Amino acid sequence: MTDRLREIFSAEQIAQRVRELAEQISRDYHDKPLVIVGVLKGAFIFLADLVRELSIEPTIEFVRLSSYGLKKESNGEVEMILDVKNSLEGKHVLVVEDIVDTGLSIKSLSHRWAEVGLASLRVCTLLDKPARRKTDIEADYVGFSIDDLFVVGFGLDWAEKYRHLHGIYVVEFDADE
Ligand SMILES: O=P(O)(O)OC[C@H]1O[C@H](OP(=O)(O)OP(=O)(O)O)[C@H](O)[C@@H]1O
Ligand code: HPA
Ligand SMILES: [Mg+2]
Repeated sequence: MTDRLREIFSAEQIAQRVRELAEQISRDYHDKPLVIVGVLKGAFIFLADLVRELSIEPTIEFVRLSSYGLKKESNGEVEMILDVKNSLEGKHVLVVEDIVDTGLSIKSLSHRWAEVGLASLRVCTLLDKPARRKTDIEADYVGFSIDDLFVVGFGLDWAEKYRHLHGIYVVEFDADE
């Protein structure tokens, strides 16, 4: 079966928004060292574009979380598959996500890091889906706010497909999926 994809943000629209976010972040962190922590896998394209637009020099780490697997719904349990190697104690951390949906992934990171003692923690996400939130998490930098729709492309997958697409698309599923 071929999935139907409907574009909601083009590569050009995303690039413009990424430049604006990078400007804002560069301004906010011009006087403090920044550690960017990308959340794999979804954030890999957004992070790569974002860091190349910054006018500051961040260090970059990654964690890998997973809760959606092959499904369209979070299973409610966020698994950490890869942790940062270097301690984040005393660091100004900006988490970079492709999407904040229920907020459970970000919540699990903030819980985990509460004991580490960061200097500060902020969240930058390309997409925000506030209608589905199950936690009190708010992102500090948001590319686009979207309705309650399952989206793919620009790093985001459905069952590991479509991460490579240049734009962002709504997947129009058949009723039985
Ligand atoms: O706010 P939440 O409901 O927690 O959803 C957001 C998270 O879910 C997705 O990751 P996923 O578990 O699909 O892993 P992936 O990035 O490897 O695709 C997405 O990339 C975010 O990290
Ligand atoms: O809409 C989405 N698309 C892909 N992955 C996701 N993870 C949470 N929400 C989404
Ligand atoms: Mg996924």
